[in-house]
Amino acid sequence: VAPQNTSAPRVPPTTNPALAYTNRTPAKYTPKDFIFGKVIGEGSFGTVYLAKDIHTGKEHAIKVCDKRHIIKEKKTEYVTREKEVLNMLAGAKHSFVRLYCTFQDIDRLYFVLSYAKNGELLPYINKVGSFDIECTKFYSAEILRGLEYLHGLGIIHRDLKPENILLDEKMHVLITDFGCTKILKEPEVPLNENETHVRERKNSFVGTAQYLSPEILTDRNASRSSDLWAFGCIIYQMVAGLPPFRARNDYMIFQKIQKLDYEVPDGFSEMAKSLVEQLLVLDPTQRLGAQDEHGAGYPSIRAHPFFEGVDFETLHEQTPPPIY
Ligand SMILES: Nc1ncnc2c1ncn2[C@@H]1O[C@H](COP(=O)(O)OP(=O)(O)OP(=O)(O)O)[C@@H](O)[C@H]1O
Ligand SMILES: O=C(O)[C@@H]1CCC(=O)N(CCc2ccc(Cl)cc2)[C@H]1c1ccccc1Cl
Repeated sequence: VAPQNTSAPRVPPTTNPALAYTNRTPAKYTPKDFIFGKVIGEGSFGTVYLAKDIHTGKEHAIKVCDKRHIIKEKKTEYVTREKEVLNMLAGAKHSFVRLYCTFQDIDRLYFVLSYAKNGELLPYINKVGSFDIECTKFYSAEILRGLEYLHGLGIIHRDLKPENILLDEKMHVLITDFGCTKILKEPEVPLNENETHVRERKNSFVGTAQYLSPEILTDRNASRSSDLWAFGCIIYQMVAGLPPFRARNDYMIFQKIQKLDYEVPDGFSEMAKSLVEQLLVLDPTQRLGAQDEHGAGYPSIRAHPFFEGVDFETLHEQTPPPIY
């Protein structure tokens, strides 16, 4: 008998299909309510499986995290933060991976998520080399919609990058990976004029080198504007095919970021260049959108000529432009 593969969850014997799709979903789910399929991804704390809910027949991505590993890496807070933020996003009608339910067994935590059938945005950028202007406008606009919603709730993503922009079966954006987020506790007393965010204790490094804003690198203080920097990096990457700050190692990338050392290649759309240059600004308060009133979206970014003709309110009902 094959040794019980401890890494995979105990998969129940295939249930009698006649009993499936009963549409009587249980009050509290357990692994037995799913038929686990292929592995669709490996994260730092767990494995993501494609799984089918035997009651509804619905496909889900189930992120299975190993408790021992989380404890060893001292990342319990990261996991509980991810769950907290995913619950806060339950009301969003668009732009985010949804959390349907969670459960646990003695060794693992399970997150039942919406299945982003078309995976990550990054391979699409790499496959075509760079997006045409219609694709860049559409996908930038969908990401902006997500940031407006997230920032409206006082949540900073802090690790926005193409790998964390997933795509559903209709190729619409589903932002994911909320373990690095920071939830702003809006201060009771108004901050003094040179403070734009609640001071946070110096916690460990978060985020991926290439998309980190200078203020996270220097004083470790993230604000909504830190996500606007990453947004600028992603727009640049959609047009140029590579992120703006590139080097052999993280330290050299950090140097380039802090010196704003990046080039705009020939042929880069002038409109996109203008928008990227207004987002990749060292002073977080001077980035386009940083002065917009919190909780009311980013009118100054929506108004940029780059987004000319984009109807932001109906994006999720539009058919995404083909990527070729
Ligand atoms: N809801 C989902 N639908 C489809 N694929 C997913 C989904 N969630 C995650 N994945 C895939 O599984 C991979 C691992 O996801 P996970 O969030 O666990 O790890 P990660 O975010 O890459 O790692 P880390 O937690 O260190 O950021 C992702 O790279 C992604 O491609
Ligand atoms: O936050 C919650 O909703 C519950 C509360 C009850 C509970 O025990 N957990 C698990 C807490 C936890 C977190 C990390 C490790 Cl390594 C072990 C247990 C939480 C939990 C359960 C299932 C999936 C994720 C989480 Cl955070």
